[in-house]
Amino acid sequence: MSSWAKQLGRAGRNNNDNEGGPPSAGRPDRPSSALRTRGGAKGSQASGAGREAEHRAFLFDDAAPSGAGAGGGRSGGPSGAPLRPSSALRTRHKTTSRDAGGEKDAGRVRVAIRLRPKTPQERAEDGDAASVVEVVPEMSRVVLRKSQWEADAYNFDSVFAETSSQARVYETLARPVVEGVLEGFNGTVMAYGQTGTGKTHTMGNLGDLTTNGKGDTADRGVMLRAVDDIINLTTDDETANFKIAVQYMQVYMSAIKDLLDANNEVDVREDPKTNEISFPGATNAEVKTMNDFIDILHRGEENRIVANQKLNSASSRSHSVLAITVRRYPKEAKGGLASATARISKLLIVDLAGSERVTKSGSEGQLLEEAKAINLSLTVLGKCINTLAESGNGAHIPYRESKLTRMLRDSFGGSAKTSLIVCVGPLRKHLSESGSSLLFGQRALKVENALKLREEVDYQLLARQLQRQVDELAGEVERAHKTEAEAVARLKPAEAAARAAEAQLKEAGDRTSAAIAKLNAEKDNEIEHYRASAADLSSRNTQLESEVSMLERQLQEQKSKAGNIAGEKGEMEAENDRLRKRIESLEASVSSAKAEAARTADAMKAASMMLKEGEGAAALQVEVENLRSQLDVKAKALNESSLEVQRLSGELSISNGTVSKMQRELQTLKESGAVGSSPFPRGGDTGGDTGSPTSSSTSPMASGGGSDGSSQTKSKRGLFSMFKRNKSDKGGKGDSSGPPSPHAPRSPLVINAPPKTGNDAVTRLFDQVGLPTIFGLLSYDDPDVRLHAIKVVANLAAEERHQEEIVREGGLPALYKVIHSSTDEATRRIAAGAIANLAMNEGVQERLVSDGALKLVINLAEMTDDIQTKRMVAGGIANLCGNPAVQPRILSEGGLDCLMGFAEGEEPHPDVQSQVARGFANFAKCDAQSAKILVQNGCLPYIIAFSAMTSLTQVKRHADMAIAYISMHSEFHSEVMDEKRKQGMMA
Ligand SMILES: Nc1ncnc2c1ncn2[C@@H]1O[C@H](COP(=O)(O)OP(=O)(O)OP(=O)(O)O)[C@@H](O)[C@H]1O
Repeated sequence: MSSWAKQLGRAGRNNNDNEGGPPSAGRPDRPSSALRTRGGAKGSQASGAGREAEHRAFLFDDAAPSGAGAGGGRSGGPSGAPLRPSSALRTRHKTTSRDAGGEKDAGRVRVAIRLRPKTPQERAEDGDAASVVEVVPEMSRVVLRKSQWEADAYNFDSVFAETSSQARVYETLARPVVEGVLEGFNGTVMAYGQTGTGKTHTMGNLGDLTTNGKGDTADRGVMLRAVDDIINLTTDDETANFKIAVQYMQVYMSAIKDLLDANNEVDVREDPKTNEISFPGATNAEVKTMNDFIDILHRGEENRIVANQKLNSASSRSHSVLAITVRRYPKEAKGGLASATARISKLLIVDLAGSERVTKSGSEGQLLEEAKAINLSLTVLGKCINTLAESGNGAHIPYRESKLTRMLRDSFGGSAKTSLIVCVGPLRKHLSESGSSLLFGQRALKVENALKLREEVDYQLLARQLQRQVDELAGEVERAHKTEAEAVARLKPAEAAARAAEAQLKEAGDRTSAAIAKLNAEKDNEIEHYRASAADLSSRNTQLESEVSMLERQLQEQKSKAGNIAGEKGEMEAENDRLRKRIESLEASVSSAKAEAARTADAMKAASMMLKEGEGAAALQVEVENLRSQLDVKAKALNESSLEVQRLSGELSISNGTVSKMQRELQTLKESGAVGSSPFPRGGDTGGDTGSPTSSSTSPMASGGGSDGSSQTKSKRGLFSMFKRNKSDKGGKGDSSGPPSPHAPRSPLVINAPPKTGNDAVTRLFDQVGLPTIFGLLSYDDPDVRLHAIKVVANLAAEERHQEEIVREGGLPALYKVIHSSTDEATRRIAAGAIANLAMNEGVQERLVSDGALKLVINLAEMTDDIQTKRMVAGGIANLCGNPAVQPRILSEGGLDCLMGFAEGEEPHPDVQSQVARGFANFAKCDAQSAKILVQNGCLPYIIAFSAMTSLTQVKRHADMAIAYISMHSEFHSEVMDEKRKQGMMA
């Protein structure tokens, strides 16, 4: 229990001593009925009158009924009970919303009746007349003695006798409301009653304010006591802070006036959410001490309009309303700050203006208007109370019909805890008004309020607190900033140094990064370069290894070859020496034989001359025979020696060539390193070996044969003599210019063909001296010897049996040499005839072509104008034309062109034309391809032209044969015919 609650308890107990007895502990009885009278009917009537009065009692104006009427009977015992300090006193600090005191009807309006004592004047006027209002405080009962026989009894919450003290009234009726206000409930203490019945005395009596307000306080009314309690109790409260403010107003002539400032216009406003009633415009004066409040009351009283009228010189002509707002801020530990959530409650202490019957009071003018306004507002109040009593809070309550009821909206039917003091006078003349007041009180008893704690956030306080917090925090921040600034100032040099170091570090880092990047790039480039080089070197290495391997192999081979060549070279050089010596020996023999042959020839010459002169023919004949046999023997030996020399020369030439080649190869190997210091050959040229035996032997036209012509010339002199003699034997008809028979195709071209016996002589010569010797004479210095020798060869070539042997024994190179070296036409003609004779033999035709004989004679034909030479050439070509194996060479080497050239010469000779025609015929007879070659190469016009030469039988015959062969192939018919037509041979 708090200190102020204890004080209240003590105060309550002390004040009880002043009363007639302890208040009833039970709930006040409801004034359910009027006191019973002595007669039952009477009682019943009284009861009915009481109910009627109950319904009409609020009306104090002139139109209102005058009480419950006379009659009476004494009321029964008191049934009401005084209001007692509720349990709210002891649980005041509970914050939960609840009904005040936890009582079932805690919200009901408490109603007490106070009977005013008679004033001295009334006592003088009325004497000892009994009061019409009898009170039974112990029973909370009031008896209105209407007459000697009739009385109405009413129970109330409290009933105060005329002797009841101000303190008793306050403690019983007002204090519970004050307690509720301190708990957070709104509260109203209101005095109601006829004018002059002691409302102001009850509510606003200031008591003895002498000695600075500290005089006798017994007469103090509710206002001072309530404020005094509030100040004292809140001051002592350690659990909360309080703020007390006071508004002091009056409702005068339907207007609310600020008693603390007469200039203010005050309004009534109801919060639509909380239904809280406030009075905007009214001065809100803070109260901390009683003096503050007394000053306020004085100020208010000065402004209160008091009309001195005859009913009551001190009558209030307005309703005064004192609004005391109490804000309670619980002390909370949080941050040492009081909570900004305040529990706000408002205590209204209302001193109503008294109703009056204007007819009684005699008011007129302003007073009458005031009385009407007062009565009207009280009537509205009565209507509101009546409606609330009858219909409850849900019904429409006409609060808005007057300013007074608007101000009291929360007091009746609202959330306030309300106590109503109904003041009544004792005089009979006021019986009606007293009855009405009692009935008003009865109605008010039925009004139920819904008590409600009210809390609100004091935003101003909250703002101030927060501002204080902000200021404190700002101060802290400022101090922190200051501290930080000081620290920053202290750190500034270090920071600058750190920034500089950081910049340097960054710069160094950048340089390092750049250097690293550069090195990396260079490294990458180098790696790439090395990789490429490595790959290149690897490839080169592989290639070199391969080359080295190959060169090693070649070196090995060259070394082996060099060894072989060196050995062979040695052998060959030894063989060369041997051959040289042998050749020298043989050359000596040949020289000797030639000398002997020359001598023999001379002897034969002499013998011939002698024979010619007819001297001893027989003897000479013998001599000749002897010499001939000797000559044959020697010639044979010579021939053998010559052959041997030729063979050995050939071998020597071959050997020399081989040695040269070996020397070159050896030199090459030496230079290349295969032998000696260089291991590699400088080049692989092994060609251009002009000393090769093949080249020297296969090219009779280019080769000199290596033989020494001069030595041969010497050794052939003896043969020439014999040949001359043979020629003489033939009657000097050895002229080769005689044409051969043009009518013998494929027949040998007999050059100066000797008679049978002569040919036999040639054969015998052949048999005795052999072809090599005869061939040797072909290169003899003496033209005649050469001429005779070529004739011998040509005639031998005319015989098939000699032809292959001539070729085999080296006749072709000898003949080529003759054609090349000789300027004598006859010799070249006969040599061409010899080749033409050899060309008859199919066995040697390919050899002739491959050796170049064909080309040789074609060249010869181009160089000569001699008809017979041409005839020999044409004959030879004609012989070759019959061989299909050589026809392509004939074509490619100009053989056909040569024939056609002969055919169209300026003065074609029949012998030549005959050979040409024969060549075409031989060519055409082979096959279709041969015929085709002729046609395609333009030979057909010549053939057709030859065919037209009817005077030259041989020519025509060969041409016709050629046409026949060509015509055998149908594809050339038309061309033959066309050509014939072209040449006029056909129509
Ligand atoms: N209980 C009382 N004890 C002694 N004197 C009293 C008592 N009640 C009232 N009086 C006296 O009665 C007179 C009238 O009282 P009061 O002015 O309080 O009446 P009222 O109801 O306020 O009148 P009005 O409504 O006209 O203002 C005063 O002189 C007052 O001192």
